[in-house]
Amino acid sequence: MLTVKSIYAVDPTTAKSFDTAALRENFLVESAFVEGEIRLTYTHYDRLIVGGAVPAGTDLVLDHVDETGTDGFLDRREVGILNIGGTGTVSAGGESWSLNKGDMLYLGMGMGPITFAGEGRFYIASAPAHTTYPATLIRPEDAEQVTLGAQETSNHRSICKSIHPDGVKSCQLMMGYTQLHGGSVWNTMPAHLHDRRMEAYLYFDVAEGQRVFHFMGKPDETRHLVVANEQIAVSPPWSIHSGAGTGSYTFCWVMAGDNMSFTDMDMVAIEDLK
Ligand SMILES: O=C(O)C(=O)C[C@H](O)C(=O)CO
Ligand SMILES: [Zn+2]
Repeated sequence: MLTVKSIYAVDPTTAKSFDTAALRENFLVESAFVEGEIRLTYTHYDRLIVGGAVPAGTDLVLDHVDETGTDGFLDRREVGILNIGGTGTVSAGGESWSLNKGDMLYLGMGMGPITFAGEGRFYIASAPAHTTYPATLIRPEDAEQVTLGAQETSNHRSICKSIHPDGVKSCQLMMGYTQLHGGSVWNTMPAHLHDRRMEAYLYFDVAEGQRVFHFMGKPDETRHLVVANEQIAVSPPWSIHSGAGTGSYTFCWVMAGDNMSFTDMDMVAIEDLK
């Protein structure tokens, strides 16, 4: 079963007036990982599509999606797939890859239908593409690691970059994940913006009963979303994106937009946040 929901771009002035329900409706994907289903959200921010595929022992095929206006999903798109569950298989273009938890797969434009199988919980992030880059499986040890923050400021974390210009190449997708070190709760603090690229954060490995407070909004007009395990916060280009967990968690970040420079960020000083 395939379901696709659309969310439209919201400007910062409108977002300022949103109550909790409207913030969640517009910026949080609450239910993407459901057994036996593919659930996608078509965001009108850089036309990034995010979602989940949970085959739970059956085969799930991602092919035609009305919202893209193409015969096949990958006709004019590329996709990054991160497995956040048990071992599963992804097949496309006559090839198959076995993905353990933490493995990521890049599939380029024109690969045809994608089949998900096994015990995986597959996070899907897709952006429009103009050419084909090779399909590549990226194990965590292949990704570029950057360690940031410190224990004293509760933001000690390792950023694992998987799909990016110096690693596995893509047309516009940049994707990886960030792991907090023991006792640290803050991601992306100090916060930043990049009006040139939108971003989405999938929070996972959040224990039952725990939550991540995800901060969004313009730096002087912040709001928060209370995020549970396997929910996706969609960050408009004008918004900060940063979170603090009540327990440990990991998150997968994905960006699309005008440039592919990870370090192109406008940093926001903590004392300027409101
Ligand atoms: O913890 C962090 O800092 C991040 O993971 C930052 C994200 O990768 C990001 O927002 C990149 O623009
Ligand atoms: Zn960012």
